[in-house]
Amino acid sequence: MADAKPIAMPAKVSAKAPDGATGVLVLSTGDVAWGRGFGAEGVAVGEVCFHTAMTGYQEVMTDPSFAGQMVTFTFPHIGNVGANPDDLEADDPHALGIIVREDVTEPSNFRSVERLDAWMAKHGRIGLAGIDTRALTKRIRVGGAPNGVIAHSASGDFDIPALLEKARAWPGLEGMDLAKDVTTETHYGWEGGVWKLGFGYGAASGAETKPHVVAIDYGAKRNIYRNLAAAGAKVSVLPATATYDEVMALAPDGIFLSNGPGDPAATGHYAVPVIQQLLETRIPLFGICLGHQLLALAVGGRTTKMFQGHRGANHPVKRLADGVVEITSMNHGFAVIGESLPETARETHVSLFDGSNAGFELTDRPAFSVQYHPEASPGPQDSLYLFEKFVGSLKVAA
Ligand SMILES: NC(=O)CC[C@H](N)C(=O)O
Repeated sequence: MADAKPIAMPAKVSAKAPDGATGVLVLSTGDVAWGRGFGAEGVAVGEVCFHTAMTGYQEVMTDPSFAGQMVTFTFPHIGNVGANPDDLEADDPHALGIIVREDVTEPSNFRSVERLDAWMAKHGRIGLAGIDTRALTKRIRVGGAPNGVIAHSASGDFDIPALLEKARAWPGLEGMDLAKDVTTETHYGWEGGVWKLGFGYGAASGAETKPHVVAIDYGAKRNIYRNLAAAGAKVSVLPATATYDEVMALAPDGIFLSNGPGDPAATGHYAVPVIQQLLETRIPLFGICLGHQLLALAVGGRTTKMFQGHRGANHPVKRLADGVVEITSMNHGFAVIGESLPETARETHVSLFDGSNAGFELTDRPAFSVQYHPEASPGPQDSLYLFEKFVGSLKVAA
């Protein structure tokens, strides 16, 4: 159905399903957008956000930071390069579902092994096509990221008042600790390096003596571990609730705080005291996204829920030390309040979209972090140097 028209939004709650509608988005505001469902049938409730990347939908969907959210892609053609077993940032998708403009078509790509909708059905994820994603994105930009429900029913039966009730009853991401839902259950050692065309995923760096990085997994993307390994580190991964003693028992040369979903303040209840103790050891520490926000909280800073968030693969960030602009991959709905950072934290990066904090380093401890995703996947690779900077700063304990 390449010429299928989008179904205009918003309709109001009383609207009946138009002919051919097999999917619907119901916002907690009472707005309803009808479309065509694909992937798994069912209902999902969460925050509706938008993502502006033109590529990398599988990596976006499997990024555990998207737990509790459904993603509206502003790029209209999603699914046309199919699905493959390599572009995964976790075993399963974590985004609750996706909202797209065009129907999923037959894949055309040498890496594809199945259709996107088939892959989503297998993993229980709902898709909604035929939505005027421009109108929805404008709405989010004007009104903020709303809570909502997406539903897919092949028979076209929807109980709209019940779906609206569900959207309204959902408490919202603020105050939600989701890291504990998506973290690893057990401690494990990471194997493997980065992906190269014609070679697939390579081995980790061949260096014989490797600094040992202990990563706390709040919902990590795999490409972070691949890049730490490629930069020469041996990587061990611990659950989000790891204690100070559990981290130190592994004799880390460096400590990594991962990205992850939910509200940093909620996860901070158990993560911050551990990070504060770890900072006392003066072992070098690096944080990304949720890890960045948790480091800020650990030094007395504050975070806030953003109005619409930053999600895309072309977000410009200024590196304050030399004025260089890095084009970055971003995915966050909370932000560190730059002014809340203590004097011992020097802001290193700012977003050129809205001036929000995008990185800082401590002046009294060997610790730094960034709000954006230097590991890309998807997105530009301008910021890969941060992995080398971190791993290069580590000394292997004698
Ligand atoms: N990618 C991330 O780590 C996201 C961090 C946090 N959950 C936020 O939305 O801001």
